[in-house]
Amino acid sequence: MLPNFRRFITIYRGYERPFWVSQILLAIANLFTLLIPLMTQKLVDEGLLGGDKDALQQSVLWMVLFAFLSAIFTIANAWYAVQFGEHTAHAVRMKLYRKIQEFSFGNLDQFPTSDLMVRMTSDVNAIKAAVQQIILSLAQAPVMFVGALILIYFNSPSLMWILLIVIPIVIVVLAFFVTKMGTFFEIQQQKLDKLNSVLQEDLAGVRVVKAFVQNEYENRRYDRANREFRKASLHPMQYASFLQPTLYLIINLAIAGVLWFGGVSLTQGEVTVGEILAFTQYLATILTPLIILAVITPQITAAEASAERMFQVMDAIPNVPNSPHPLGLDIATAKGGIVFENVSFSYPVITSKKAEDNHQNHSSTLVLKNINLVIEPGQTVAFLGATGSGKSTLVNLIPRFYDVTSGRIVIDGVDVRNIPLETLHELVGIALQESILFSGKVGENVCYGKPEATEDEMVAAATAADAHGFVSAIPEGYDARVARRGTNFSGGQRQRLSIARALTIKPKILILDDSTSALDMATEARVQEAIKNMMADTTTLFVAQRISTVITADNIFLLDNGEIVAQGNHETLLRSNSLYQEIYESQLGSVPA
Ligand SMILES: Nc1ncnc2c1ncn2[C@@H]1O[C@H](COP(=O)(O)OP(=O)(O)OP(=O)(O)O)[C@@H](O)[C@H]1O
Repeated sequence: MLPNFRRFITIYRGYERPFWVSQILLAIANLFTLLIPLMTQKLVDEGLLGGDKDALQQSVLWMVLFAFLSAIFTIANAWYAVQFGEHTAHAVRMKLYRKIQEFSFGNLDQFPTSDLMVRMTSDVNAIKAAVQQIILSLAQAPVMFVGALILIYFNSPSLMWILLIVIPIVIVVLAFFVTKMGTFFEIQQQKLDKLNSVLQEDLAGVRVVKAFVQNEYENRRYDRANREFRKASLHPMQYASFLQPTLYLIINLAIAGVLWFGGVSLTQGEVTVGEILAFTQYLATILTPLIILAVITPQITAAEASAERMFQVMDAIPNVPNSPHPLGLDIATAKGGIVFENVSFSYPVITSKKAEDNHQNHSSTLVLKNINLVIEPGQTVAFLGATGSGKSTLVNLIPRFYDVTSGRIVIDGVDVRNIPLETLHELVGIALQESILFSGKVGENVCYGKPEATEDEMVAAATAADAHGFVSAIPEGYDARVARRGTNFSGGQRQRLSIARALTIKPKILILDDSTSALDMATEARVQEAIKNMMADTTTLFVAQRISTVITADNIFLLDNGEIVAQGNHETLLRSNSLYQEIYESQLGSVPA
């Protein structure tokens, strides 16, 4: 039962000691609570009815003492509950975050950003709340229940039969409500996820929404999700609003029953007034933990669902695992030669239930088909082709953002799957198609891959990427602040800073994935020339749609629909390939004779 729940409660390392201490504190607090009705009995029978002043005083003093002790131990337990909850939430967040950092691009396709955000926030909160509740009340139910039964058995045995009627009724009522509410809470959690997903997506794309004047559409979309969440939240709360009054009605009826039958027994001298009063208190004592259990059970059910979603992330197997038998490739002596041998690739297709069960398989649509190519060390090559032809996919296979579906990619004679991932990522520097910067300083962004880079190295990289000029023009220079996602820089500036970031690590293989598309042709030519001068030994791969980007490359691979349909330098292709001529004409006018 509740397998995920049992797993997450152990996530907080060193949980055992605080867990047991908290439950012992709770048990002690409850034992003191149980002793109070005993004093009530003594107070009434010996003090009030028997006229024993000492008994009266003593029982009142004991009652006050027990009440204080119970409060102190309950507070200590609550302190542990808060600690336990927060430590668990912290540990869960850290584990999830670390796991996400290990994710390959394939894993990230599987769990979209909004999905991960919801799992890291609302699911973690559901788990935290449940953990706190458990610490606050786990030991309470058995201690109160068993303790009160024992005390009743010894003090008011003649009234015990009333319990045998009341307890089954209460259990049936509770079971009905708990089953109903558990289901409703699960639905509520799912609707909350949906609401958060809509919100996250809207906020991330708020500029597009404004640009396309789709505020009304987005309002309606959010309103729909919001309504569904409201409806889903109303159900369990409506049931909950019935639960407590129903239980209190049963308790009050039971107390009336106790007073009635107790009164009859009293007249026959079978019980005392104190016993009757103590019994009514025990009745409430036995039923209170059951009510608490009823309240926390749906919470635990919700937390179980959240924990399952959390473990789907934690248990996700990296799509590109490190080789168990890595082969040494010395970065210092690596040359950067790349060979593709019969490489085919299709993106993993994620089934509709993908995020739920982490199941995925490969589609039959090949994005790359039987690619064979050789890139010599130190060469500058370019991949040219229409949008969607597979250029980015092809270069993404080199640093193993995805693994090939068949065939192999070899760097300096070693299959990339046998190179430790860390070494591979030191070997290959990439400026991605989407230039994302982090909030912080410009310099921190340029040195992101090599924080220990000297100022000279940083400036050299920025100069080669043609970024030094505009960075120096800012009064704060490399200390200037970068807003989140680099929104305070232009698209071209962001691209140049991303290129500088890739250059700083001085990779043996440099991949620029459409990274100069926002630059004018003169700047692009300058950047290419500077990179060539700075990184003469580096194998450089350009992905491009513009002929101007590839003109100076040693070799150009022309891609069409996932296949390499031609290769050669600019002059050769312009002379011999009709597709290249077509692209040339569409961009630069008629082909020179
Ligand atoms: N993460 C992904 N999951 C599934 N399919 C993808 C993914 N990324 C790309 N594709 C598909 O793979 C094909 C090739 O895409 P790719 O991005 O490699 O093309 P490209 O030539 O680089 O295009 P562009 O010049 O527009 O960037 C396209 O049909 C695209 O829809």
